Amino acid sequence: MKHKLLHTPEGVRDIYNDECERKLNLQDRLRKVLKSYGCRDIETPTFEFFDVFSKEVGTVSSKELYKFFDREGNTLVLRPDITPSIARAAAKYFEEDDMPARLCYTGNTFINNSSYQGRLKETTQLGAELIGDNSPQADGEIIAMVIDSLLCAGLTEFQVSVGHVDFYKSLFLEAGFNEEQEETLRELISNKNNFGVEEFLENLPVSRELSALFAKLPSLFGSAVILDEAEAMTSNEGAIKAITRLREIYRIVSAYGLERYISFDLGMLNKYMYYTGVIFRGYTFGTGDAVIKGGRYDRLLGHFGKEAPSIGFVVMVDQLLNTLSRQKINLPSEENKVLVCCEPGLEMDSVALSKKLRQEGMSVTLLSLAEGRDIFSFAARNHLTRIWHLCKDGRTVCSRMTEVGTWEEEK
Ligand SMILES: N[C@@H](Cc1c[nH]c[nH+]1)C(=O)O
Repeated sequence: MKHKLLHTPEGVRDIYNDECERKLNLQDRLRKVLKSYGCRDIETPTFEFFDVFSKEVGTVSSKELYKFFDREGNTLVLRPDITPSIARAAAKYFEEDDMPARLCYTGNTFINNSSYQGRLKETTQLGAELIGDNSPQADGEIIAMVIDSLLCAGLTEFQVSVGHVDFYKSLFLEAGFNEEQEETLRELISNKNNFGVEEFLENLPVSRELSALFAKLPSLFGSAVILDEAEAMTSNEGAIKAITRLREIYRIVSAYGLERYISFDLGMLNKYMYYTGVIFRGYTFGTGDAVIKGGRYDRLLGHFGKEAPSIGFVVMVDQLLNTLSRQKINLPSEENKVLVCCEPGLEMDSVALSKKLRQEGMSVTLLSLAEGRDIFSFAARNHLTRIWHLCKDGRTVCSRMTEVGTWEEEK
């Protein structure tokens, strides 16, 4: 029984010591990037009324939500996605004059996914939303924020893949597919299954031009050249408009000097139905999953009573942290962590010394020396790089960890 008490349910986990510090350190850095773009902090509740995440909102499907009831019988939901909460809050609190509003947040999301892949059900997202701006400049700014975030996390090799929901939506509309056909085709395109797409279209009354484009869709990804390629294959107005927008975004990201980090993927789809324009994901090696997800959602706030075109993204913090470990990228900690230890009887002196060192900005761990305690290995395990040892004979011995992990006495 006791043993059972020590376990956590499947899909959630404890994070502690080094890993937890690395996570918080990463979050601090990322938040600084978002603040450097003028974002203001916002926190929304961990659970909300069911309606905030209902089917019409177009987020995670209802069967994947954690639902429960309050005393009054209202159905509540643990947030699976923070964007609808931000949209609700922005619709409630922000006046026209406050727009555009740039908001940033960190919080955990909860998705009751099937456990077979060992995926986490609780994950941390750190994100930004630019509310009330429908310009391509806003799209470009958000993508620049994404790239700066990944650079600041220490990644050097990554790609932000950019698509546009109106590209495929316009083509679907032209083809006149029903919901089921659309779903099948979405699946095939998502899986980049060219043959599947061709086979699926064979028996449908779709024009030759359109069929050719659908068949090409799973492979329409790469540099900006694929935008020209796609444009040459269609006369669909909506699709061409989407391409024009992507070109504008490319120009703006170029003005930030960051265009080498983006590529285009016209076959990119997203399960979240609230997206209305550009969508993107950030990928790096070490994981097949995206470390960044985002896009434009011009009608989501309307659902909460205020029309305000918006765009945003989240960093999947746990995912990114994993990738950084695999790529052996270590972010330097800004903390200056030291150990003050004293022999019995010198507790008051050690308190005075710790206080002084803390005032100098150090993070001080205070330790009373017990018999047989190896202070050097204690310090090393806790990443404490200097030691002040108050000895009974009145001396204070200071030691510093060398670059190779040995200790040398300081004079
Ligand atoms: N909330 C989205 C990401 C996003 C933020 N803003 C816009 N999109 C997600 O969880 O995938």
